[in-house]
Amino acid sequence: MAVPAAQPMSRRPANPPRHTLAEIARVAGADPAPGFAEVTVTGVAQDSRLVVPGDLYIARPGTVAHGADYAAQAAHAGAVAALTDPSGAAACREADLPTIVVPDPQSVLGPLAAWIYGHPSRDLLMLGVTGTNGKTTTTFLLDVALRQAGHRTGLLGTVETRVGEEVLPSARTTPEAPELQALLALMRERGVTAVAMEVSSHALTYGRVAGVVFDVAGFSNLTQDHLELHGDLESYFAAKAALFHPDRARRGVVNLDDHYGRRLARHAPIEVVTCSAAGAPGADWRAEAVHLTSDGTSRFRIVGPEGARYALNLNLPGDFNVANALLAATMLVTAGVEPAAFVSAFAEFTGLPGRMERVPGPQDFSVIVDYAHTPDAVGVVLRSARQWTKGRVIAVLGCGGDRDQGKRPLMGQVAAREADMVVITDDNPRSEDPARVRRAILDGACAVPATERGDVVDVPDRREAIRWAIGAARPGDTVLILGKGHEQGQEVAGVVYPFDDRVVAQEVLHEMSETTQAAERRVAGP
Ligand SMILES: CC(=O)N[C@H]1[C@@H](OP(=O)(O)OP(=O)(O)OC[C@H]2O[C@@H](n3ccc(=O)[nH]c3=O)[C@H](O)[C@@H]2O)O[C@H](CO)[C@@H](O)[C@@H]1O[C@H](C)C(=O)N[C@@H](C)C(=O)N[C@H](CCC(=O)O)C(=O)O
Ligand SMILES: Nc1ncnc2c1ncn2[C@@H]1O[C@H](COP(=O)(O)OP(=O)(O)OP(=O)(O)O)[C@@H](O)[C@H]1O
Ligand SMILES: N[C@H](CCC[C@H](N)C(=O)O)C(=O)O
Repeated sequence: MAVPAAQPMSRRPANPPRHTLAEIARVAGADPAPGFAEVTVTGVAQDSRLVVPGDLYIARPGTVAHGADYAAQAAHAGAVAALTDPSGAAACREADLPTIVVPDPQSVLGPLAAWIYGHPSRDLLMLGVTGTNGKTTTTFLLDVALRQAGHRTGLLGTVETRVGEEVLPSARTTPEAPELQALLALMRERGVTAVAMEVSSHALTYGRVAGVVFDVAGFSNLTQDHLELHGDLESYFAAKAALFHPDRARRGVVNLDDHYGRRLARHAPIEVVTCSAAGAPGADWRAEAVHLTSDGTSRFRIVGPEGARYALNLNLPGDFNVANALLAATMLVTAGVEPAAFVSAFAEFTGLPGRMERVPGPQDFSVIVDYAHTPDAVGVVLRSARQWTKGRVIAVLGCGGDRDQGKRPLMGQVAAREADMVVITDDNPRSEDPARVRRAILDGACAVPATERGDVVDVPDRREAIRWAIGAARPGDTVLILGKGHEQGQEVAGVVYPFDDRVVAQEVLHEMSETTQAAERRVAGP
């Protein structure tokens, strides 16, 4: 069944603090109006669809609408007051909401949400990871190690949200400030002691993590993505670098193998610990003696200050995952976690949904689903597959609509160079014409001289593309289905149709084995 595009959900602590609107006005830097002392606020929302009774509704201007346009819906849902800018004040008052007016609601949103919920992050060990690629993998590794070290954990990121044992769906990589602070308050209420979370550049740009000071912030890498929001790489870098500021983090851990990482390590105004999976001699923590196996695991040693050295085993393929594990380990050591915890937790970790996930089956070639959706990630996973593949590397990929247009030809280019066969198909077209998105990828692929590239084919329908790639595979080949990883839907024009690359690949493999068996039965006769 098709459903509208996912909306974030609102989870609240069972016993939220209570505040008068007069107190809130003072915290927001506004004068309390008569009557504000009689209004009691127990929560906060910046989206009318997430309001619960007792909330303060933050009506802020956005790129599509002004939140004040939804003030009546917020009041109907039980909002007891509003906070807005001068242009939203009339609409909020018309909705009968006592209204606080500030010049820029967005800038008070994070700190105010943190204050309303009693600064939950101050009672939690907060580890935040930013970077273009590797955030989800690194946070999952942090999570297993923190649990091994005896913490009750919370996890916030692209794949899922966890509050102790409860698993909730994630609509975003990083939730908006009101949802984030409510989740952190819920975690604290349920005895969580440590949180591993992804911090997207959107979160930093929109102030979603204002109100949190991370104990340790980690930086994985920065390559092209999200220029639809940031404009250019320099601004994208500036957005990420903002996490490494005393207002946002106490200490940073930075990957020195990345060009922007080296800049960040030089200029960040907080204490920085460095790491290098390539073994850069100047790094505080280094990976050495890296041994990648053909069955998708790795063994290596990490070496740190004062003779510290630990042997690590990882059930994740590729040198890029060595870099993720090193970043996680360095963050954990910097946070004071016993190394024994990550040594055993990493060895037992068996992988995460939609990241280099093998599709099981009796076939004599490999089928792998991965979330590579940037030029760098596509190159990294295809090169890594090349190392263990005896036959050909076949890639299926598309690009999301309403996202960075500049990365499309680059993804086509790198896929054409690194794979023997590229099947270009639809990802999440969202509001865009899917043919236009594929055209851009195809143009990039075809710009590679014919002698330097694999075969390139355009198969618009994603199921057909997967069928095409699996149908073309021969013994010893690897088919990599890229870009959608753990996603369970395909978003087309505001509607999400059920679609899971792993399920589709399994169905295709099943169909094919049925067809082969039927053909064998025919040959064998009755
Ligand atoms: C580019 C971006 O991030 N935009 C976010 C931003 O939109 P906006 O400022 O334009 O807001 P708007 O849609 O004009 O709405 C204005 C106000 O009206 C409110 N509203 C709107 C409709 C309604 O019915 N009721 C209501 O109250 C909105 O909540 C908002 O407060 O604020 C909105 C409200 O919270 C978000 O929904 C919206 O995220 C959009 C949906 C989005 O897709 N964001 C993605 C790109 C994103 O954040 N991705 C990163 C991942 C990046 C990575 O891979 O690293 C993430 O962290 O998930
Ligand atoms: N350290 C890395 N360097 C380059 N590519 C990586 C790295 N780690 C993972 N990847 C690739 O990027 C993809 C996404 O990885 P992951 O989900 O860990 O990153 P992410 O930063 O959370 O991405 P997003 O925020 O968009 O979900 C993986 O499926 C893999 O293809
Ligand atoms: N967090 C990324 C995920 C992209 C995944 C890809 N399937 C797409 O839709 O572009 C984004 O929102 O840009």
